Amino acid sequence: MEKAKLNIDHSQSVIEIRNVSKSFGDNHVLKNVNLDLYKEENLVVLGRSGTGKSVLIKLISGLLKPDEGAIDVLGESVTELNDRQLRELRLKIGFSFQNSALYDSMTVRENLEFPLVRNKRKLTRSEINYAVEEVLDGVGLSQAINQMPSELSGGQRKRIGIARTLILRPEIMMYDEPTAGLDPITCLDINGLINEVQERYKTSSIIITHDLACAKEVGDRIVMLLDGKFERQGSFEEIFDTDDARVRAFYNYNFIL
Ligand SMILES: Nc1ncnc2c1ncn2[C@@H]1O[C@H](COP(=O)(O)OP(=O)(O)OP(=O)(O)O)[C@@H](O)[C@H]1O
Repeated sequence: MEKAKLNIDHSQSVIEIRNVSKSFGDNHVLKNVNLDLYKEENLVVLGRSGTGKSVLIKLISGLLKPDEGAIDVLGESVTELNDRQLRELRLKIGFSFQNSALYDSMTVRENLEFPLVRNKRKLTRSEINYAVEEVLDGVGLSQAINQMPSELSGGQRKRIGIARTLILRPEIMMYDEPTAGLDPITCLDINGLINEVQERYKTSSIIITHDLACAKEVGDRIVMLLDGKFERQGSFEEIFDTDDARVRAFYNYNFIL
């Protein structure tokens, strides 16, 4: 099901990428690209393996520097920040990565408290309790608070992983392959959650995926990274309404598998 149209304000960007190039030797991964993430938008970045999606995330979070161009995140020029400023900026970005596993020996509550206690040392016990309960409610798993990760399904663990990111109240969320390795029903569940998070927490999100069903269900806008450039952007229908063989191949590959 294609996502219902939201009124996204295209005059407010939380991420601005301007004329950015990044190469590794002769491997020109990003070639003079421009991209905006608008406030409260879910932006899907589609691309085959090795096209530079992870490089894009690393550039946005300041882990890599572009060879050329400028990257602004929440009004800050990432390339000009020192390490301390970068750490502060990264606290406003929630990263949901495939390998961001929960701590098996901790309960759900302890897993959620961990980032809070580490990053927001001045919170009182009741503030911590409130934050944990609020975010568990936000991901629909209030009842799991005292459970161990091993007692949860894959989809529930994914939800708790997202809650652990949300507990720091990020303004931007980055989901890297959120549905990878999940069965189709759990994929639907996680896609629903991504939309619920957008609505409840007013986050602006980049969702990196090659799962077209996910792109269709969560994307307010989709861009396709092809040969180092964002060649196509628009709604799901617009992206694939083309004779470009590279785009058609991507589409066919998804639906044949
Ligand atoms: N630190 C690095 N040094 C050299 N080459 C790199 C480095 N990081 C990425 N690359 C290269 O940049 C290209 C893009 O890599 P990237 O990891 O961004 O792909 P991706 O689109 O995220 O792929 P996947 O979907 O498989 O995760 C690849 O050719 C990769 O080998």
